[in-house]
Amino acid sequence: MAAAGKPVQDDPKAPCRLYLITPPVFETKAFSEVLKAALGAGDVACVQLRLKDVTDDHIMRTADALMPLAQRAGAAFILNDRPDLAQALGADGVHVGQDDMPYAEARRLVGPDAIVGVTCHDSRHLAMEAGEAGADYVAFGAFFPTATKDAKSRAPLELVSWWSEMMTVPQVAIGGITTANCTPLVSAGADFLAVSAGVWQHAEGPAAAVAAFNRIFDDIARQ
Ligand SMILES: Cc1ncc(COP(=O)(O)OP(=O)(O)O)c(N)n1
Ligand SMILES: Cc1nc(C(=O)O)sc1CCOP(=O)(O)O
Ligand SMILES: [Mg+2]
Repeated sequence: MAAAGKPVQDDPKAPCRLYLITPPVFETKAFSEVLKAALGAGDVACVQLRLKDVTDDHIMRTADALMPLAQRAGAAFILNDRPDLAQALGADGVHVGQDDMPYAEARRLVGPDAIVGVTCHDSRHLAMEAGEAGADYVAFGAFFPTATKDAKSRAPLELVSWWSEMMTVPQVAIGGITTANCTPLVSAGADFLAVSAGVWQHAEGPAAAVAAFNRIFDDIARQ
């Protein structure tokens, strides 16, 4: 996904890329250093700020701190849930779930140039609907058990290979993804892996995780 632009993953041979999701709770100053180190360790396509049950002011202040770090590293800065705040911040895009708002409403709020991604759980139908409406990517999950979210669905690996063969809209795989379990998703054609705990809680630290994900992507792209 290009920073400040649309996803550029329409080359079917393009390697999979990493999409970072911020931890559920963090202290901004300390996390800024962790994020900087992670972004310096290898390619990252996107950073999604995902904060729940906090004030708009907290989201705005946190985004002000993190967005320049992401963008300086060439990663698109995506805000979760809130197209209105994404627009106000000048973020590169927004991610909306099925219970947040319809794609068309999110698009209306952020304008034609921003990235809009849509959660599609394990549903081909939701994904085709989002893709036809103009979503820049569709997200499938959860592929593995996760403690980060009470995920509503479990998505099968075949969904990734089917979407990759049939559709051109980029797909993001999410949910419990780690360096240890990601290889089948990458081989099946996922365009992006969205990862939270698998990076921030990696045994060797977030920078090592980013480097390891990128080694896996490169190895599979070379096959
Ligand atoms: C890349 C990506 N995929 C899926 C989600 C989940 O969105 P949603 O279903 O709205 O759930 P919350 O994340 O808002 O709890 C996501 N955030 N990002
Ligand atoms: C935010 C989110 N959405 C999911 C979905 O299935 O739609 S799973 C998930 C959690 C992602 O964090 P982790 O990498 O720690 O599992
Ligand atoms: Mg949401």
